[in-house]
Amino acid sequence: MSTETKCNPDLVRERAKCTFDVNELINLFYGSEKATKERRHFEDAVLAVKELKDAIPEEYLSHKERYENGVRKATILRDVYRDYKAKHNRDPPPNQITKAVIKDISPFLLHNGMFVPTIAGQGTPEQQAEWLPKAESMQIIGTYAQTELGHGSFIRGLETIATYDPKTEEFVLNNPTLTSFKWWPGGLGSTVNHCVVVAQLYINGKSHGIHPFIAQIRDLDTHKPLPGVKVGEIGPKMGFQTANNGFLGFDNFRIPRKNMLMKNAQVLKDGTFVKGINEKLTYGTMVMVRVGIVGDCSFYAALAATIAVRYSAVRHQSHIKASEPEAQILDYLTQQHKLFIAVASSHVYRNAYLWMEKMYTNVMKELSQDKQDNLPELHATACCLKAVCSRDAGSLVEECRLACGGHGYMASSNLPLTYGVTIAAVTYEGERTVLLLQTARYLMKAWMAALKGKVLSPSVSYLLNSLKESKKPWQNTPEGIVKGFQHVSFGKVKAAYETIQKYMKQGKDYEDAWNLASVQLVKASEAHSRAILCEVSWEAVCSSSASPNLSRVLQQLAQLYLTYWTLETSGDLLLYSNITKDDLIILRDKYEELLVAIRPNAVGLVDGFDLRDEILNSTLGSYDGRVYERLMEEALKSPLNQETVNSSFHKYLKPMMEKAKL
Ligand SMILES: CCCCCCCC/C=C\CCCCCCCCC/C=C/C(=O)SCCNC(=O)CCNC(=O)[C@H](O)C(C)(C)COP(=O)(O)OP(=O)(O)OC[C@H]1O[C@@H](n2cnc3c(N)ncnc32)[C@H](O)[C@@H]1OP(=O)(O)O
Ligand SMILES: Cc1cc2nc3c(=O)[nH]c(=O)nc-3n(C[C@H](O)[C@H](O)[C@H](O)COP(=O)(O)OP(=O)(O)OC[C@H]3O[C@@H](n4cnc5c(N)ncnc54)[C@H](O)[C@@H]3O)c2cc1C
Repeated sequence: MSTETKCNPDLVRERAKCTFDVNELINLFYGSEKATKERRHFEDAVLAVKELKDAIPEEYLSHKERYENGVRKATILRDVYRDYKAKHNRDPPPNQITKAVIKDISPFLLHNGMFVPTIAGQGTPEQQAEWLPKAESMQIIGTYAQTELGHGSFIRGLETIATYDPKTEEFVLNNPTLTSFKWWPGGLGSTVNHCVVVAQLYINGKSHGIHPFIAQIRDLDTHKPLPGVKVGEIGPKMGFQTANNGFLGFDNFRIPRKNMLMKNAQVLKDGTFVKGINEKLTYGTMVMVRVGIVGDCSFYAALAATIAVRYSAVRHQSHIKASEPEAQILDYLTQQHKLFIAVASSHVYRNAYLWMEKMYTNVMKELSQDKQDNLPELHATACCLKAVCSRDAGSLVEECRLACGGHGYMASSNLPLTYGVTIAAVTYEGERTVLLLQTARYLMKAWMAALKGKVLSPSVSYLLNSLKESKKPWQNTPEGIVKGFQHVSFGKVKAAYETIQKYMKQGKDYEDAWNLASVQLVKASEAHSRAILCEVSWEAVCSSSASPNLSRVLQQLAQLYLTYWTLETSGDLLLYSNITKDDLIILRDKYEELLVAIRPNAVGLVDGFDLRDEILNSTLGSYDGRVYERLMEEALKSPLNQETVNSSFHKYLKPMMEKAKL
């Protein structure tokens, strides 16, 4: 029997309506037919491992059990990765199968995501040769320990100290205050035995700024903390329950000189400090991860959209016309308004990620040739896109959850957990406002350069164009809308700059003027991000190799994104572009037409994300649409349903009722 015949009939009908080839979309989204095949093949291999299946839903486990189960599965998953690599002589293809296995966040996330990359990016060839083979083969397990109780955003203010002792050629690590304790690093709680510790370097009483050091913190055999190390777990959070975030403090803990990662700056045996060409290169891993987070946002938006769109096709409630049967809730335009923007945004973030990945790769290549000219642009762009995409993705996931009504509130929908994980990215790897202010620094510099008529980097060159060109009449085309967002960014950058100047003319120094203008600066960065997201995604769609049928739908999605944000930010456009009220009315109508045009393809579009049921892990979103059956099946797994009468009846309820009779 085919999967289709077992499916909910609404979903079967939806799939029959689709106007494009879903497999073509899948291949386009993931790069090629070969990439799809390899990814699916790897996912099959992982899912074939029986031990990776959970007996009962994670939510019924205690905090400790959940962690232990997470570690158990992470180690099995690690074996599957290793075997794949041994068999195919290459890493497994990019995939999201960890979601199907760990469900929440792997206790190895920081090992793979930041510990290994920091050694690779910040270590000398000798250090890489020493640490990478051990780390990559999991002989050692590590994390990235930067944030402290007292400081996360302002990393120059970190208080962990590494004092060089030339007599023994060692660094002495100390956490002199409570606020200097490392706090947050994933896996630190009970999993890792090593970490990259970011600490203030002191030589002969002189501070030389923050640098990364490798410290072994637990014994490799017993896993006990080494003498001089105080380490533990920080407790339950809004999400990330299995990430095993921890705290760490050192008391005169010695590590050899070679444990300072010295690709950028060095400490020689005699204690001579050799400065790197750019001290900000020490922040390199964060830049890489910020790029990766834009890709993660695409995944989380796709996951939530798949669940909510499929559910909305299956769910019937109320009538659009009294004479007709109860409508699929997906037929309500308000529902389409809530959901289709999540589908469209996933594509936008994916294209933005691919664009950023190229920029990142180019800059890394240039840095390897000692060319740093494009590093500021990379940093500024990664900061603002990470900030805007993560916040938007969080809101989209929450909107999808709300769009599922009461059932969206069930843990088994997987939407609450997905929200907790998605929204964390607004804070980690650089808090949103703080990162937007980093981009604003860059925009202010670009603006000053534009005023002097200098050539600007590609991502901000529109500032110069907007300055040179007089504003042209608004055009209600995608290209016209992209230009409009550039005008908004231009206007906000100019206004923020002029506000700083105004305060300075009033006698304020630059820093105070900056702070007084900072709400505007953040908004300028947001507008700059929106202009990039619109331009990059529209260009990607126009240059795609898709067939006419698919291309039409992808263009509709991209136009939906542009139109949605035009309407959402119409006040800004009225202020800073030549858009008129009449243009906005036309766009409002166009937006509604787009929703109606996308509607028949809604299920096909989310099928095109190719997220299998095990990854969705949702009663509401599975391919076959057996929503109500799954809700009941999951409810029956509750431990409270494994007994007819719970002991609390005899202990508390009955005595209470008896007392009430007296
Ligand atoms: C082919 C590969 C392509 C890439 C593909 C990527 C694949 C990705 C793989 C995986 C992705 C997913 C991985 C999963 C891991 C998830 C981890 C989740 C767990 C979370 C971990 C963490 O949170 S770790 C801790 C993160 N912490 C932060 O982010 C702290 C934020 N704060 C800062 O970064 C800095 O303090 C701040 C930048 C805010 C300020 O620094 P400061 O030294 O005070 O600098 P400032 O005076 O403000 O500016 C001076 C000057 O320097 C410039 N600058 C700052 N930072 C950088 C930088 N990183 N690079 C370059 N330049 C920088 C700044 O702009 C200033 O310039 P000027 O204005 O003076 O010119
Ligand atoms: C789930 C999760 C996982 C994490 N994993 C790790 C990890 O593995 N390793 C690690 O080292 N860290 C980790 N972190 C820590 C994370 O990187 C920091 O929490 C993050 O960088 C924000 O720093 P903060 O907590 O100091 O926020 P704060 O800076 O204290 O932010 C609080 C408020 O102050 C505002 N603010 C701060 N500075 C400024 C400023 N200059 N201008 C304007 N406003 C400002 C912010 O906008 C925010 O509103 C993790 C955090 C989370 C939530």
